Amino acid sequence: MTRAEVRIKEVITFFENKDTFLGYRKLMDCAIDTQNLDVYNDVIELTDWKEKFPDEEDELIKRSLQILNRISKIPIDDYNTETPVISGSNLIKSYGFNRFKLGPISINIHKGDVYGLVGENGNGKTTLLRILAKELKHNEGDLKFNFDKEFNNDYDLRSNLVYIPQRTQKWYGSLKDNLKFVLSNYGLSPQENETRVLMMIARFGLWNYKHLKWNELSSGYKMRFELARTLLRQPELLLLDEPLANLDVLAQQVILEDLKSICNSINNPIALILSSQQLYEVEKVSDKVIYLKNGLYKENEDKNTVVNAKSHLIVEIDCHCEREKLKQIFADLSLEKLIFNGGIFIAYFSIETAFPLVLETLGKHKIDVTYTRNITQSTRRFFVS
Ligand SMILES: Nc1ncnc2c1ncn2[C@@H]1O[C@H](COP(=O)(O)OP(=O)(O)OP(=O)(O)O)[C@@H](O)[C@H]1O
Repeated sequence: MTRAEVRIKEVITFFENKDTFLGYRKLMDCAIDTQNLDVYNDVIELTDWKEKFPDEEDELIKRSLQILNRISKIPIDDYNTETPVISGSNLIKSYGFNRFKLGPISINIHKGDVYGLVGENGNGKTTLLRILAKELKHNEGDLKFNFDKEFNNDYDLRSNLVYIPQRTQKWYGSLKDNLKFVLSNYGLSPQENETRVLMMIARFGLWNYKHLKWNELSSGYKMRFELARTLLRQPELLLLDEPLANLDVLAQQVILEDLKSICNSINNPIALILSSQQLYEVEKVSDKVIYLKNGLYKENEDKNTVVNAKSHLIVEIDCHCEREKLKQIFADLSLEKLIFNGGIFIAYFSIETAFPLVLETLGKHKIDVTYTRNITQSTRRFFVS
């Protein structure tokens, strides 16, 4: 089975389980991979219908499956992501004597992968993003780009690489007109411009907002607009500085899932680096997490790799309980340290202790737990003062 076939099968499963909201977004990703304007028009028409008849779920599923069937007949080439799109070696940036210094940092970024850039405030996330975006010159080290589309100068580079800063600029006119303007330099026919723009509007859930102006959109929708605008340019590398900052929890999850899915395109993958304070959300979708501490890359591991030399089981526990009581119930589980951090306990057990046993112990003693999480492999463990 090809990757495209696997993905279509997955989308069918979403519809079969009536997970229509997710299924429809994934259907649009399959459609975008075809780069076929007739398929785009089918999706656009269906999106318009779906917004007019939001309660007709069964009919929507039926029509979606028809489009999927059509998509399944279009061959999709698999892109080889082996060569990194950016390689940085021993990058150093200093803001002057006795000031903040970033690096040395060595990093390889591949298309199709999502990189979460995390760290406490002022540890160099924005500095690193700006260096990779060539917005800021590094003092030492080597930075190589390996894009499919040739670039001869920094202006050309801007079409391969897009950096969205924390604060985006105000724009004038309607959302849709602004998106059409982006494509106006690409020599497309007016019809193709319209189709590509509407497809992106549909993909980012902006259908009912397309005629609105900048000041009529919430921060979350402004971010969706920025992403739509960016992806119309089909960049090879996307650098996002705190894209989740103004989004509510649900919107954060949806945007992250969407970004991951879009970057994972089969024939047109994008490398994505995003900085964020939303640790868990970012870790969930990231293929790699880059944790910066005092300007240094603290860990260079795959998120599935065993980290922290596996010296402890580290558990975060939010509960209504005295520290002494917790120490007492965990005494048999080789508890080595119990820290109270920001209203939450962080318990360090010997690595032999199994997480389910911790859960079982909390349950057995009827501890009123609001929330608990095994953070042994999460960068969250570095954020304990
Ligand atoms: N232009 C500059 N001149 C001097 N120092 C700077 C400059 N820009 C950033 N810094 C310093 O570099 C350090 C890292 O800043 P940076 O913005 O990269 O961190 P960050 O991890 O993105 O922080 P935050 O999470 O607060 O956005 C900070 O101490 C900051 O004060």
